[in-house]
Amino acid sequence: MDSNQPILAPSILAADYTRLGAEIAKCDQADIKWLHCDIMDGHFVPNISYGPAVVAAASRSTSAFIDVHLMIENPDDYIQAFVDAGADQITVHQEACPHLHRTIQTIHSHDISAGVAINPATSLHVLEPVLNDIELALVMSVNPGFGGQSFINTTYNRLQHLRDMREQYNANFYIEVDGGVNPDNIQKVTHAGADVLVAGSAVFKAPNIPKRINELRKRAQSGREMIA
Ligand SMILES: O=C(CO)[C@@H](O)[C@H](O)COP(=O)(O)O
Repeated sequence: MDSNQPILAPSILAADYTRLGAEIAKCDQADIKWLHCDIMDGHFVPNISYGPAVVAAASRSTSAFIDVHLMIENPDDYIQAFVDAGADQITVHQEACPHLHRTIQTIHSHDISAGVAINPATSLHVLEPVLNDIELALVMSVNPGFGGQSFINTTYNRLQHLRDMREQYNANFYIEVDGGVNPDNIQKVTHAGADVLVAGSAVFKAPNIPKRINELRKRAQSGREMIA
């Protein structure tokens, strides 16, 4: 973790796929640092999104850090494919990984960052054994599978709790939040402790994408500054 500024990570799940390069170029106009790619398999989550070919196309069209979120069963089988597609970080779900340390080691063996995501109903304590092994913990603020859902309000307390756990364990990972982040709640989300904000609909459904990104970032920063 090397930044005290919140990072906005637009999720291309909500982009217009007929013009993906142009949509990403609009994000680049606002100088995005991360781009979030949501992979859904129709098994771990009840929806199918896209695969490595789309991640490779996204990666070719931007110099942003490619943040890949695998909402899939058996993620170990697909790590190499997403590394080849240009992933700079791969996040797997704790709920999908019976051998979580091994999966994290496999991701690290490719010299990229490793993240672990948890669903809204999963206890934060499942992360304790790996808190010192990861670069990112992703707290889902919706049940994964679909964009455009409403933010679950219990997430605020979970973010605060995870921030405390990070301190307690003297760990050094980003806290990312994903699902239903918008201009109305983003300040509260960063105030609660999130470092990385994934936003799909709030970015790509906006009439002016660069302007919306700048607005979200500004509000995120003001929430961060409110932390004592
Ligand atoms: O990954 C998921 C859900 O599984 C989504 O949460 C998107 O990553 C963000 O979409 P919005 O909620 O911002 O539309």
